[in-house]
Amino acid sequence: MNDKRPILSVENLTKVFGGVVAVDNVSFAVDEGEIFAVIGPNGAGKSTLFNMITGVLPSSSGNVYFQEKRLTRKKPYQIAQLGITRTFQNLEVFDNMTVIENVMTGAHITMKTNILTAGLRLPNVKKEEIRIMERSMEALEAVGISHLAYELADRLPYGSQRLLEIARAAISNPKLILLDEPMAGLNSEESRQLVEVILKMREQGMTFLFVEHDMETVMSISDRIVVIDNGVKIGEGTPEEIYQNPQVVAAYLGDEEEEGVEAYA
Ligand SMILES: Nc1ncnc2c1ncn2[C@@H]1O[C@H](COP(=O)(O)OP(=O)(O)OP(=O)(O)O)[C@@H](O)[C@H]1O
Repeated sequence: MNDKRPILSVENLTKVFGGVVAVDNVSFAVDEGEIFAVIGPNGAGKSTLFNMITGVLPSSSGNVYFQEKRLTRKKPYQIAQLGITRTFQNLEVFDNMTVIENVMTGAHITMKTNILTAGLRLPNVKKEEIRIMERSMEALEAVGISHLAYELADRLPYGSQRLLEIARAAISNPKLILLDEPMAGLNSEESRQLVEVILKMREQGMTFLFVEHDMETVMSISDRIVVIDNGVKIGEGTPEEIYQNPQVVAAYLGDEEEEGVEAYA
């Protein structure tokens, strides 16, 4: 039962901006195959934490380990090559490209060919392109939007563009996907579709770390949750444990009962 091992370990991670301690000595570990949520109010430090894990921001102190490799001071592309991809809070699709072309851009980190050989259009480049196109189509099938493959990306409804981002994140065969507020802006049908996709991908072995304000989703799909307030970790556990954690209840969940999930947003 307990043969899980951490795929990601965050150890005493700290980020100071001038006088502001945005992330203060935060530690937690995500097991392989988990759906792991990071929650907390606006300004709690969640995006800063994601940016340090993915190498977008250097940490002030502390370390991140991915499959026991230290990520500290690695560049974002090196971290991506190790098997971590992410989506962003705001949609980041290329409007003037088709859906499948968008997904194909996610494959570049694993491409065997380089720009020189690609420029010369050597035969193995063509083969590689075909392989990537096939994989992109499979990724679109996995998120349920392969029928939209040849549409321009900006013609897609918002929810489908989010699914496109997940397909693009998955195309490089990552071991861990970080999702920054994946449910933001989705209607209930789109949210349901996205939840199904995440659960299906997890069944196939993917690990997810996600930041989310939508507590209904967090509580229903997360294996474990970390709660951050003012840069400090104030709770960690299963959804049931989080509901029963007095510090977390005092900080947010008490309000939620009266005001609804908006208390988190
Ligand atoms: N580049 C920066 N320079 C200075 N301060 C920053 C910078 N980025 C973030 N901060 C500060 O760090 C703190 C944490 O911000 P962060 O964006 O990580 O919070 P968050 O939990 O992601 O919030 P939200 O839910 O609104 O996205 C805030 O006080 C913010 O103002």
